[in-house]
Amino acid sequence: FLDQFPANQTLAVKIGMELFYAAGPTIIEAVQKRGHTVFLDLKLHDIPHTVESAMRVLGRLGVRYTTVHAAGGHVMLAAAKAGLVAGAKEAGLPAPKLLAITQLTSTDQATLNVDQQIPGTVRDSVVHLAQVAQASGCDGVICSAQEVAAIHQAVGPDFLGITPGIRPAQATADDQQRVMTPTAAAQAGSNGLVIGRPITQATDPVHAYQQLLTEWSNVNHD
Ligand SMILES: O=C(O)c1cc(=O)[nH]c(=O)n1[C@@H]1O[C@H](COP(=O)(O)O)[C@@H](O)[C@H]1O
Repeated sequence: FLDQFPANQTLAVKIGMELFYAAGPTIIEAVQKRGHTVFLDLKLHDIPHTVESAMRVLGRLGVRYTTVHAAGGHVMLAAAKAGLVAGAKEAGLPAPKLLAITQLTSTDQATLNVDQQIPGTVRDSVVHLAQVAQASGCDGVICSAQEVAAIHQAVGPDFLGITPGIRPAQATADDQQRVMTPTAAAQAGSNGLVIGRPITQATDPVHAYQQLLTEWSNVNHD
């Protein structure tokens, strides 16, 4: 599937839990050998010591980005960063960027207030978690494009806001709740889009990828 797409050092191929659990760490090297940059999305969330040890392993893999749940809190996030930096140093590599998931883009207001028993709006929770992530040494957050402008306002423009939940205008939202079109997400100030099914389940995935890339490129990112 991947061989249909041009290798690109700016855009990353995201390896998530499904592929990593099925294929193991060797898949990372295989993708890198084809010339792609890797975004390793394993969404770590555990006690600080476990997360630090696991991140140390991930830090040695030469990936560009990796993920952790911001809800783990300050001590866990700082431990994640320390582990990642230590692992990268051992391997003589640059440390991967650590992105903290705020509220998943599949989370809606009811999930937050009823299931998680967190009062307030999703947006306030997301902005708060972005502040925690920044204070803990993360390089950015994963959030919906609906919140990225508020995040940049709260924590400054250099903190990355990477946004999944991207759906072209006519597409179905699937299990995503907080969605935006690629153009609207770019205009809102997203630093990068995470796009899965609109490409992987398209009739012509390469055409879908190129259309999305054109939408992204047509927006001024200054
Ligand atoms: O960490 C992520 O990448 C992530 C965070 C989040 O809040 N929402 C979210 O959808 N994702 C990931 O982004 C991808 C979105 O896929 P599609 O909904 O198919 O475009 C999936 O691989 C999710 O695991």
